[in-house]
Amino acid sequence: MSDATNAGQSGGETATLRLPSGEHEFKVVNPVEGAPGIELGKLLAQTGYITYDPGFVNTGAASSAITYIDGDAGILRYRGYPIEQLAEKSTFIEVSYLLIYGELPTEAQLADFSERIQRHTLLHEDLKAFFSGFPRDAHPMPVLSSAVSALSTFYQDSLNPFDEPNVELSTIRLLAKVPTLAAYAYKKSVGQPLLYPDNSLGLVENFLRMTFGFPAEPYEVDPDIAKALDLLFILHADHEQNCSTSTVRLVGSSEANLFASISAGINALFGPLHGGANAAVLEMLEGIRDDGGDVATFVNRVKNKEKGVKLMGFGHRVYKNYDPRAKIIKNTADEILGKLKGGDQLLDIAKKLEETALSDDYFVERKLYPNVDFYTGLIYRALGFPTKFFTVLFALGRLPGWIAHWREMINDPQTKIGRPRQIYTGHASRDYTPMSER
Ligand SMILES: CC(=O)SCCNC(=O)CCNC(=O)[C@H](O)C(C)(C)COP(=O)(O)OP(=O)(O)OC[C@H]1O[C@@H](n2cnc3c(N)ncnc32)[C@H](O)[C@@H]1OP(=O)(O)O
Ligand SMILES: O=C([O-])CC(=O)C(=O)O
Repeated sequence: MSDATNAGQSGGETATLRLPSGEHEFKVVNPVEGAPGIELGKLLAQTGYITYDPGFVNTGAASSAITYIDGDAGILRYRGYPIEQLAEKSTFIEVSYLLIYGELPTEAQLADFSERIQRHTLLHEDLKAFFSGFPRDAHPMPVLSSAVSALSTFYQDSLNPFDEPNVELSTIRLLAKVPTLAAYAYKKSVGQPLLYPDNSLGLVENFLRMTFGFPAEPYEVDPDIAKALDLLFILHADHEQNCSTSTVRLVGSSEANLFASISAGINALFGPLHGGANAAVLEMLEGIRDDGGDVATFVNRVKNKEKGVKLMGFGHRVYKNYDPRAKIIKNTADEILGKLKGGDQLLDIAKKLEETALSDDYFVERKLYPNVDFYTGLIYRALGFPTKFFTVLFALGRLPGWIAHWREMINDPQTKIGRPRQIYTGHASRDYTPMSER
């Protein structure tokens, strides 16, 4: 049994931890109200205690200055800037700069950053050949993670994580080439020819053209589509220690290079409990529509915990209030969908589902609200993307956050190789039994 007193007070007070081994004084340094703090974690480690925390619900694995979330109040800030202001006033490229370098860029810094990215959008021709090795119906997420992993075979100058100029170059290469790789994963899946990037275009416009355009044919970027996608990328750009970002940091903590770490992050994002939820939500909405649109019956199946039935796009490890990004997306969905194709039956089902859930004790008691994935699929679909591609779009948005975290991790003197402990539940020592006696 352990007990910590004064643990919630910030401001450098001391508190006492009572363990069977005795009383231990520690300094409370964590600014978050109610959290015992970094010093307590360190003290527990020193005293040899293993905290059993499956899913790392209460484990602070890093200290970070990138993104702040108050899950009870529904607050999200990148580098201190509220997500609502960034969504309204900024652009994805500017937010990428902010996350990676810590400050909003000046006009000259942004121009230089954009230009450096534009110069690196082309893929090595041999890397393009890589795409013909996959089956045509391959899911684009593993195609993307494999291609990103392959970048370290083309750029061997990226292998040393402490070589700062090359980390900077890898950063730019990733921001420039991942949209090209993503567009090619799409083109391959629909059996269409690959397009070279057009570097007179901005990052989002270039990606749209490489995805939906055809070689030697003019492609007019629809500004409404580009703006909608840019907004969604901003909203996905970072979310502190989520599963994929933690994966990037964990892989990077072994001093694996940036490309290898980001490739691992893409694989972590693939799962339906994380980034894959955006596709799962759309499949769920289509299922409800195809069954006659009966939202109440579906909600009952969720409440009865029918195997494999969850309200996808609902619930969050940190938000116990409305996800501020879902609020922004919901508020703009009508406008965006209206502009693109005039309403959507699935949007009506989604809104009805939300209304039903939020007035039901099951969801209220568990503080389950729509998360960022609940409304995004409807917009991606209206923009013309197939469901299988939705999580790739999430990866494009999350990329600057992953990079920012990897760089913060590699430069943090407190970083240690990620290596959790376990509570062993297997056999105690026993003697080997010869085959003839088994
Ligand atoms: C970008 C992102 O990654 S956002 C998340 C995207 N994922 C989804 O939308 C998938 C659906 N949601 C979920 O599976 C979960 O809410 C997660 C994975 C996001 C968070 O999981 P956790 O923090 O571990 O929550 P946990 O699973 O402990 O849920 C607490 C309770 O709410 C229930 N619950 C959580 N989410 C849901 C849901 N979407 N539908 C129905 N019940 C749910 C759980 O069954 C549990 O109930 P219980 O106390 O009766 O056992
Ligand atoms: O933070 C999380 O656990 C999930 C996530 O990535 C997000 O909500 O964007």
